[in-house]
Amino acid sequence: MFLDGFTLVFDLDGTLVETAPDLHRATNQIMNQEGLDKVTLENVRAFVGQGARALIQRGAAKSNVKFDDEKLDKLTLQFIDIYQTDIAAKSHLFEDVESTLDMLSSEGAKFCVCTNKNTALAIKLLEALSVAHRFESIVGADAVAHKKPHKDHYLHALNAAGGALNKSIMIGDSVSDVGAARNAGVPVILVSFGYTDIAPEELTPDAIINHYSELPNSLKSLLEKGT
Ligand SMILES: O=C(O)COP(=O)(O)O
Ligand SMILES: [Mg+2]
Repeated sequence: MFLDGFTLVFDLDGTLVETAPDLHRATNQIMNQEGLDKVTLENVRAFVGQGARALIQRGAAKSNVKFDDEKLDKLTLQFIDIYQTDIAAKSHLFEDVESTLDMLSSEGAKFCVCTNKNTALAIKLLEALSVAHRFESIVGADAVAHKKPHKDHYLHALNAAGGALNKSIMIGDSVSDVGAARNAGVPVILVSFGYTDIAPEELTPDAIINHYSELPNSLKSLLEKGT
């Protein structure tokens, strides 16, 4: 069991779940309400990863609008309300996530989720996709004082899962995930199919996977290298 005692800390949006279509719909409902230009699905894929507040502000920036804090607070609450009512209309796990988790779990790994999404939304989404029970902890940005890329967010999710820092690895898709892993001093694997405005190679992770079927071997090589 090559992953005995290991905890794999997963990012959520763009890493485990393709959430962009539902986030896109909710974002454009807000843009429409505010009389701003619609954002494209590709825009959303570049804007996700720093939470709903950042998504809205980045969407508005496309129309050269910058909301003040109070307005942004209000719009974020509205966004969450819109998004959560139909959270998994189009969202789905990336191909082979479940079979890969089965395989890794048979090698001794435990899993948790460290996401810049709101915790309640993250749980609701994973429940809708029938996989919430697979994760020892699901920790969103609202549950910590400092979200990813701060190490506290990573450590909080890991501790809540009963994991050990020197036996943990981050798996994510964006600059926030690489930052959290580097700040916590742990290795990081990026998926090539996630949400980021910076190419995964430029983020210099320890490894990149193009499909979940590559994850077991990627982890094996990482551990053999002793990264
Ligand atoms: O930006 C978000 O809402 C969350 O993104 P994450 O799951 O990739 O951290
Ligand atoms: Mg992500």
